Amino acid sequence: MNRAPAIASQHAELTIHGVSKNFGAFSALRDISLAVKKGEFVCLLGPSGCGKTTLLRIIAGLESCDRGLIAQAGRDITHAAPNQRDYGIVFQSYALFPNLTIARNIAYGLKGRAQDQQRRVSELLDLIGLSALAEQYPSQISGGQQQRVALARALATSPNLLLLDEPLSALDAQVRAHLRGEIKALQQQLGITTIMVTHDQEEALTMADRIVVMNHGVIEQIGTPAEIYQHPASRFVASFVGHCNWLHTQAVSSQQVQLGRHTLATHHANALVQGQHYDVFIRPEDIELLPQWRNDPQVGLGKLRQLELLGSVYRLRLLVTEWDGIELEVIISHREMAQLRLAEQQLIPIYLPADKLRCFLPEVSA
Ligand SMILES: Nc1ncnc2c1ncn2[C@@H]1O[C@H](COP(=O)(O)OP(=O)(O)OP(=O)(O)O)[C@@H](O)[C@H]1O
Repeated sequence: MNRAPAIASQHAELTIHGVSKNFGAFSALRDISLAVKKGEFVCLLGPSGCGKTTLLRIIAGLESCDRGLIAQAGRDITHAAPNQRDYGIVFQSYALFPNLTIARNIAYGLKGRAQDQQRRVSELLDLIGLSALAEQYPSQISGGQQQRVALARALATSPNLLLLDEPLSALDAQVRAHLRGEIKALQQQLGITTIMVTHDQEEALTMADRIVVMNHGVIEQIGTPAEIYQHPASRFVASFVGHCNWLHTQAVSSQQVQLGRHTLATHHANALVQGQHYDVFIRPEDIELLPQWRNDPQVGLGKLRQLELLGSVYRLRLLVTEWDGIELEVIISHREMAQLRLAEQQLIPIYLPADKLRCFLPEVSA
């Protein structure tokens, strides 16, 4: 195999090219290719077992790949030992040494003069805002603080790559949300190339510059959070990232589908195949509730079945008999709620904007 062009062609901090991994007969990763730019924050997102941790471990040299190439800053590191690679790593469990103080934990990987080490540790303690806790032991500080210490330890040697393996998943929701912002701010401040594994779509959407959505050992889509959310490339991505409604339809023309008694215009990059079944997707916040009925093929009448306040927004469930008896989830703002004056069992006109209706072929069951 000619490896050189793959390395040279990317102006990337990290290049992954055609990586595959099997565990016995099980294929954990298949032909994974990805280029991560310098300073970029990339999230590997996917359900449990999709291979994201295996990929991170291969990047770290903690696992070998069966095929493919990994290069960092143009250097082929596919077969390099972990200590021959240039990265810091944070795991889900804080993995701090319980018998060492916070300062000693951070200093653990540092080499050189004691004075220089001390200076570096103070810098890092400052960076994570824990200078006052330098002489405490891990058991004396909170989970969120421990994870900040783990982060400082990973950054201690000033690596060019930061690997984060579900770093927030052991923390409770509030700490997690707070630390999310802190890690992102720190990453931007340092400009360090970062790859984070997560199964939490909200985490990926809020933190990543780009998200790599994985499923069954393959990459389903690579894109910015907005691209992934607004233009999912597959049915899996649409379902995994964010909430959605699925309408089971059949194409009646290159642009239109039949849903119950209605013919709906849809958005689709390629022409639909007449007679083919399509699953049409729409986000709950893209469905519009109208103050009054309008004669439009995109408008149906829904009966309000459930109304919930989710805090900043309301979630409604509406049954639309004329659209094949589908139950739709709709999200509206407080302002819309005040304008609509809704009551349970009320009939409400629902508008489905054509440009928000995206068509996917139904999943073929194995
Ligand atoms: N050392 C191993 N031996 C055998 N199978 C493995 C090994 N490591 C991982 N696997 C399998 O490979 C698949 C991918 O595992 P991996 O840990 O990468 O998934 P993941 O997406 O990170 O999921 P999770 O979030 O649950 O860790 C899983 O089915 C797992 O059981």
